[in-house]
Amino acid sequence: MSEIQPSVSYSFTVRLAIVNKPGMLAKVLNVIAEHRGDPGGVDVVAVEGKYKIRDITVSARDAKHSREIVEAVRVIDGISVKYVSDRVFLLHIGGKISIKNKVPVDTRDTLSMAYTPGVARICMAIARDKSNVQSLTIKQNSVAVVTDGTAVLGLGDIGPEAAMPVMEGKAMLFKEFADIDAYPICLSTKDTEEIIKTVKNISPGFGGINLEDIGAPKCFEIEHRLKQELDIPVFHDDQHGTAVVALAATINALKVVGKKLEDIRVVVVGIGAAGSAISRILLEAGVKELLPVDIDGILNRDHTDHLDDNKKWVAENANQNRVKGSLMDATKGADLIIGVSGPDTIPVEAVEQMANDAIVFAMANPDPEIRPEKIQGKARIIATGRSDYPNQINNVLAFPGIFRGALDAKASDINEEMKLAAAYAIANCIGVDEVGEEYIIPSVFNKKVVREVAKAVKEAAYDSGVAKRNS
Ligand SMILES: NC(=O)c1ccc[n+]([C@@H]2O[C@H](COP(=O)([O-])OP(=O)(O)OC[C@H]3O[C@@H](n4cnc5c(N)ncnc54)[C@H](O)[C@@H]3O)[C@@H](O)[C@H]2O)c1
Ligand SMILES: O=C(O)C[C@H](O)C(=O)O
Ligand SMILES: [Mg+2]
Repeated sequence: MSEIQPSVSYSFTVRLAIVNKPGMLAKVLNVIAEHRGDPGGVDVVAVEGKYKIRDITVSARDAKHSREIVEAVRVIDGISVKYVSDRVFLLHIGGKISIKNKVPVDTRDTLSMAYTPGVARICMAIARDKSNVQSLTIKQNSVAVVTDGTAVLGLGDIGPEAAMPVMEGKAMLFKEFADIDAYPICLSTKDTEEIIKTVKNISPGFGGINLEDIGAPKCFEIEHRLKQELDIPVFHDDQHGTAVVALAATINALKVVGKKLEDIRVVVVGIGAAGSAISRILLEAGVKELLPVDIDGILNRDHTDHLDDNKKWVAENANQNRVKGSLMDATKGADLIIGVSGPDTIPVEAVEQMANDAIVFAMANPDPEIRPEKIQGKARIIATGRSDYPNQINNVLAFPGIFRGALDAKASDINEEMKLAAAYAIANCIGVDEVGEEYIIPSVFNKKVVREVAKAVKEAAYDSGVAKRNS
């Protein structure tokens, strides 16, 4: 079994004072290699007497592995470790985003126009006709990224403060990929009614609401109510962004293995926010045989008393043959397993008993249901939610383009038609002659993705009647 590879998400820069004689750097690099670290940049920072001061950047597997590598370097004769900096922490110091002015405020004239007294005329124009807020403020290009910190990635209920780095990250991605001004909004309440009320109260300044990492089942009620009660698009990313990208990846993976949506058996592991939306969209797209598996085994329509409404819907609409049992029972002969549960929930044996040309999407973040290294050669196509393995199935491929399209169409909703259009647009960013085992999903950096998704979503918004027509 191949070992887990070092990742840049556990990279550090170690500053070393190295005695200035031949062969010393090679010695350090050898020790790093012996300890399975992955060295990146090597820079000379200064020469101090008989020492060369060097910065060496190394990727490790995890925090413990980082410490092992540093300790192994520390004991080399002629070397002292000056300090070690964690590159991921360095990148986060002071946060990742900021607000930038569009107009310079450097003269009295601009001050009088952009602010008081000129601004008063703009306020009154909006007071007379509220719809002017669209064209005269940032609202038309703004999205609130709202969480209560209860289901942050696969880390669970870590609170609103600890959720900030993820929400800032989402805001950063909105800006980078779709030029949308998004704001991280972390609420210090877990109460459904309070969350709904707060989002409604802040909604005048936003063109859309992206709900993020709010725990199931309350995320369903919150989204449902806000969709009904607001006239701007409300979108729970962990449900629908994930579902859209999972469908796109499924479409292309099936092209590689030569199977059809209608003929495959899919097992979805983890029927929470992401898993239930993935199940819905796959059924809508034509999958016939889908076995939903949660913590207590396969969901079944004969036994739904203990389930929340959402799991109940999945139990009643998937699993046509009323299969009962465990994850191991479900995965026997399966063509595709999609994991959206948590770390290490899928054993290797489950993959070993799948059908030929098995496909596994282990999408839990940051640690997948099964490490790709463990199933190399056992599954034909493997994908995760992470950016440090091939085939990253992450909702970042969906939400920027979906909101770009919805905002451009001045849509009042993001509906099923728009989501399906987004999924096919993502899949079609890769030509049929280009798809392959390690290329079922376009790169986040493929500029075509946001453009094509936004275009498809905008058209679907017009076709389905939720866009505001200009004429
Ligand atoms: N790659 C992506 O784009 C993406 C997007 C959304 C969520 N995710 C990941 O998916 C995971 C779930 O997210 P969510 O928002 O749906 O969370 P959630 O809490 O709503 O759902 C998780 C579900 O998994 C179930 N579960 C837990 N352990 C299980 C096990 N051993 N076997 C079967 N089911 C089990 C839980 O009972 C729950 O129903 C997280 O790790 C998250 O990071 C990834
Ligand atoms: O944040 C991500 O990378 C994807 C997703 O929204 C998650 O919660 O895991
Ligand atoms: Mg999320």
